[in-house]
Amino acid sequence: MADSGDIALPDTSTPGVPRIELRDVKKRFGHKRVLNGVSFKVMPGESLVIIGGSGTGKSVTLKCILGIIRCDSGQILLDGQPDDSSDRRTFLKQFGMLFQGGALFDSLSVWQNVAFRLRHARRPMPRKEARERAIEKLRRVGLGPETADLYPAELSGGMQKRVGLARAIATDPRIIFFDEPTAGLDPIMAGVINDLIRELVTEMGATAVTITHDMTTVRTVADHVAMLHDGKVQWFGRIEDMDSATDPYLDQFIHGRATGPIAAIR
Ligand SMILES: Nc1ncnc2c1ncn2[C@@H]1O[C@H](COP(=O)(O)OP(=O)(O)OP(=O)(O)O)[C@@H](O)[C@H]1O
Repeated sequence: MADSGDIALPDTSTPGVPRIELRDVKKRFGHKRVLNGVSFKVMPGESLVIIGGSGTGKSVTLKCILGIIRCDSGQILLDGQPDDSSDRRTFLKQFGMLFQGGALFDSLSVWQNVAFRLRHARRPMPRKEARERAIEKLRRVGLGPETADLYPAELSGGMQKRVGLARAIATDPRIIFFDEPTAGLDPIMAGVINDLIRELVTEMGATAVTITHDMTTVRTVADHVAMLHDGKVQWFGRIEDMDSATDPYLDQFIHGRATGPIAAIR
């Protein structure tokens, strides 16, 4: 990875120090209080899945971690360091992201999408090498080299998602964010993508944070689960403890019940 200029930084994690830690993070928009003291930790190599109803602040939480939104109070620590320093840039260079809906560039071919960060680094990777890297990553997500020169419009939704995954792992990131990775996919393709995410995270030893409504994603991808409700982490625990947990909010959510402590708007 030394060839891809400023993308290629060594893993800065320290064993025993959370890669990501939120401490009492609060965020409001006008009068609307969205995060009201969110705290959790993600340890190196762990996969956290954040669940919660629509509008509970899952995306806002992710955007606060990424620095796209500034929280009003509380602390976000990256590798144990406050996120207000140049350390955030170092941290962010180690991350890859699968965006909701793929978010591919329509005017670029598949390989150019996958290699985008490699080609747009401060010291861009040479075109031939970047294309080879893209084809290798496409192969890893189950797409043959013949897809490299196609355009996103020529792909099915499931293939677009795979290309998005290949792009997310193109720089061999140490931290990966998945935003609603199965949204819009049929259940079989969703299962394929969930399995692929789990495999990639495990084989790369990456730290992962996933936002989803899809309980199959939760069960396939999570080591730990954080459920947001009313601006806070309502439940946090290991995936193997989720089904036996007694929290009524969690119980209602994971079983998709219309009745329970979470008010359903009809
Ligand atoms: N930039 C913004 N300005 C004003 N309000 C915002 C902004 N971003 C998010 N919100 C509000 O914050 C709340 C939480 O939004 P967020 O997108 O984090 O929810 P979510 O849990 O990801 O929901 P969903 O599952 O539906 O995607 C919503 O009420 C939303 O309208």
